[in-house]
Amino acid sequence: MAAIELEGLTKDYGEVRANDGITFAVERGEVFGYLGPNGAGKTTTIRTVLGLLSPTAGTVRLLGRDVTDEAQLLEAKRRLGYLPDDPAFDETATGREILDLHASLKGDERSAALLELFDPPLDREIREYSRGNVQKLGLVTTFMHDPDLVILDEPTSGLDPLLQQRFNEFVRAEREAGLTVFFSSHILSEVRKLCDRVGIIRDGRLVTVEPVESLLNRSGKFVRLHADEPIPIRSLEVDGVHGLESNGGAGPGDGTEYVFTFTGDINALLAAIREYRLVDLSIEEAPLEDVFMRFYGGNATDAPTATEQTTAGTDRGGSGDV
Ligand SMILES: Nc1ncnc2c1ncn2[C@@H]1O[C@H](COP(=O)(O)OP(=O)(O)OP(=O)(O)O)[C@@H](O)[C@H]1O
Repeated sequence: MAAIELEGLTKDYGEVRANDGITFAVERGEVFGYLGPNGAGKTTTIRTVLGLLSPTAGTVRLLGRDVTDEAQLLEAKRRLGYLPDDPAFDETATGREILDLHASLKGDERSAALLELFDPPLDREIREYSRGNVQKLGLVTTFMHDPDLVILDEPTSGLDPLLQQRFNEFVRAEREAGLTVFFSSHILSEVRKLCDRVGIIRDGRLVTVEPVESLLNRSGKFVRLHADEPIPIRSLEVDGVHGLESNGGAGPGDGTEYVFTFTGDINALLAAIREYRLVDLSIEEAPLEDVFMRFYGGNATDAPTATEQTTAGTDRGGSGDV
């Protein structure tokens, strides 16, 4: 039995179709990243999975239970931890009171250990909390009853880089211990570090579900080479060269530095440039942003050839966000 199963999930808000026939399953023991830009429909899926919204069409099962059945939903929620995108705690309560309330409702197997990692100021009232402290308290309440499955909506928003790293290490350790994690994000680097598989949503539709590794393999390598004299473009027209750009010369094609994405056989590439004297060569894993550009920035199956791209600008983003 999968931890979460969606079958043809459709959700309309009046005229707006926020989720359109979404089908996928989150398997037990995996970390599944749900990726998409703002407004793609991630929160809508999560709120439907939690039974907070009812589907317009389709079915949703959470830990094997039908979320539209009140009793079954309650059963599933006992073994679930949920961190909303904007946790709303009672503003007049202190952090400690929130934890006590949560312990009485769902149990408390591990808040002491969690508070060593994420340490919100427990004696302060929530209205005095910063965004980061709210997020830390949210993480403690999500995990303190030792759930089997956690659903996290943009979990690292508001956390500083040190805490983000601590969160990543924590999630990896939890996964090793058998926890299932479903989390949404628009931050590619986060997903890459944590996930086994990703689902990508765009305009309410699922674009792909696949292992992070296969996304990376398909995205190929990022190659940067520097020769001590211009390399004729035809020498670089090797199968698998995409987005070729040359820099450093007076005009297109007469520079001595070349960058491109490469999805072909690296030996064929090396053979093609063997006769030229190189000053430098680097071959790195392509940024996940490149893969996303295929989903969001154009036709994924219609990659331009090397010559078409020789003078074109790059669409490689550097921010790490979708
Ligand atoms: N209550 C609502 N009423 C009407 N439209 C809504 C409502 N909630 C969301 N929407 C619309 O549904 C679409 C999907 O929104 P959703 O919040 O699920 O996206 P998201 O991927 O979670 O975005 P974000 O990353 O910004 O949280 C958007 O077009 C949004 O404007």
